[in-house]
Amino acid sequence: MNISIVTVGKLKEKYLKQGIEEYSKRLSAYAKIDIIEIPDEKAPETLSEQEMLQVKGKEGERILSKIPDDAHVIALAIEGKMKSSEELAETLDKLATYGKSKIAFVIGGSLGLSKDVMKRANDTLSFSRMTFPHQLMRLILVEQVYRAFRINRGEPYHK
Ligand SMILES: C[S@@+](CC[C@H](N)C(=O)[O-])C[C@H]1O[C@@H](n2cnc3c(N)ncnc32)[C@H](O)[C@@H]1O
Repeated sequence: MNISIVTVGKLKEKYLKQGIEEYSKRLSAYAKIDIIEIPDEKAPETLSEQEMLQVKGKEGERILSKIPDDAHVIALAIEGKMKSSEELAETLDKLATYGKSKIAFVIGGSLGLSKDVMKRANDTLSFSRMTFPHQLMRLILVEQVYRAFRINRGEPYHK
């Protein structure tokens, strides 16, 4: 399975980089993992509603340009579907059974994801109703995808 994580902005924090590298390495035993960073749209601190839509729209176009037509897209969104780790594992297992070999998880920038990205998404995933920084979200996601593969293989994973 090819897992890609399309994400907005460059990861700067060393502690997050190290964590993501570690889980990506572990995950690579089960799937091909690709983290695609797209540049965030530079914007002032305060923005009008219209400007916010424009920023999200531009970032959205960049995100969509990185997603192949045959990819199954899962958009990370606070208001998305909440799943247990076992349910995420089941989702990935079912996709593999249906021959879906390209899965693209999408993480938005500080303003979130555009309407067009949400429209392209085949599914959504929420990690709770809390807002996480998008860079931390990357680490949490890689760990949960790794956990999902371990669950599907019936391999031990401390709970
Ligand atoms: C800082 S958040 C954006 C917050 C923005 N106000 C919104 O409502 O989307 C950046 C990105 O991280 C991801 N994210 C943050 N918290 C999340 C959560 N609890 N569940 C799923 N994704 C989350 C989403 O992809 C979001 O677009």
